[in-house]
Amino acid sequence: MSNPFGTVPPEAILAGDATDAYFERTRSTLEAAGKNPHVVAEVTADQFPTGEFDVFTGVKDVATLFEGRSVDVDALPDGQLFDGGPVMRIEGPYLEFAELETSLLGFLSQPSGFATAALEARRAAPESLVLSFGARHVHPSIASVVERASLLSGLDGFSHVAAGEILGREAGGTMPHALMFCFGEGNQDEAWEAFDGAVPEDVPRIALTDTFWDEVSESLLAAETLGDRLDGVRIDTTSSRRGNFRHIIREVRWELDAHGYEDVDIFCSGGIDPESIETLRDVADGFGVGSHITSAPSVDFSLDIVEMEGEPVSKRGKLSGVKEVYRTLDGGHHVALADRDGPDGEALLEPLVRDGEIVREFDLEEASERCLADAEAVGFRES
Ligand SMILES: O=P(O)(O)OC[C@H]1C[C@H](OP(=O)(O)OP(=O)(O)O)[C@H](O)[C@@H]1O
Ligand SMILES: [Zn+2]
Repeated sequence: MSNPFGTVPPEAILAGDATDAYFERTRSTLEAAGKNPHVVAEVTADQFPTGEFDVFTGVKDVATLFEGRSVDVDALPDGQLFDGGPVMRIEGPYLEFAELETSLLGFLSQPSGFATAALEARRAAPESLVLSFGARHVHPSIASVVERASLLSGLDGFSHVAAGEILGREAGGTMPHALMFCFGEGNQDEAWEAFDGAVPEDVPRIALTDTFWDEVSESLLAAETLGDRLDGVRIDTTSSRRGNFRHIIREVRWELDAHGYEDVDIFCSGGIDPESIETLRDVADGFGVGSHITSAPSVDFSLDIVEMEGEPVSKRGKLSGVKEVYRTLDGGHHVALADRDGPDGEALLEPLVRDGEIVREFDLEEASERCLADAEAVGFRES
């Protein structure tokens, strides 16, 4: 069976079949009427700046989608922050891309949501180790999309193995409670020793120390068991037992230090979000973030025709005419008609596709540097 999980295959996406039915009906109607106007269409989330920036990503997949289509596409660079106005502009005969609208918006909306949430976690503790641990919360076919968005926004790593093969990065992580159960209560030390003896030398020895007993007792037992082979402990206290989580972490830190284990790091996971990272970043060394990233809302992009055969048009509530967006010198985001003088600042839309040929290189490291630098420039989520 070639498609056992019933996911939409890449060839259907590229063929324009991964589309809403009304776009097929639109094609039939326009072809029957002999219409195929030359248009300019823009992808926007908000018409005007809202004061809240999001991260733009997914543009590499959109470039692939448009390859071979007789259109020109301009877009923000991968990882650019934006707040209002177009993030992408498509020009050409409408029927060259009508059915692609559904997929192009999907390629942008969900990953941009993931990346924005990951940047919130990153900026909550710029000096801490922050890993993406949420692959289990999404359909397996898009796990690499979550992990790529997390790397783009500066996270230090991720847990999903197959995503790592796609991204060319080693997946990381610690150990699950299932491992502790397999050795059973009272045998936590055996579990940690077996892990230490079985996994490759380059895997950090981070013992999960919240399964059967108090976090302090298990953390001290792990330190006594593995000694200087122990790199850290992971504390994932169930929310019903969490109480003052910061106090628990401080208590573990205190007792590890008091017993001479100052080098044992403390990692926190389980419901970790930017707010909890801010309260823990001075007492914990790293975080595993899952559902904060994977449950992020998709950025609500829409595609609108803004010029028809050279004449500005718009749907009520949208803005007519071809626009440009700028990063202003004071870190603002400015939207203006493209044929008027813009503000002092940098015009952000850059060539992506020219007559069906991709004219942009994609480098995740470079995109991540851009994302973090722009987050600084605009004061991302600084209240
Ligand atoms: O989505 P979040 O709430 O941020 O959690 C993400 C972490 C926490 C969770 O621990 P468990 O659910 O205890 O799973 P396991 O025992 O397999 O570590 C699992 O390790 C995930 O990677
Ligand atoms: Zn668990």
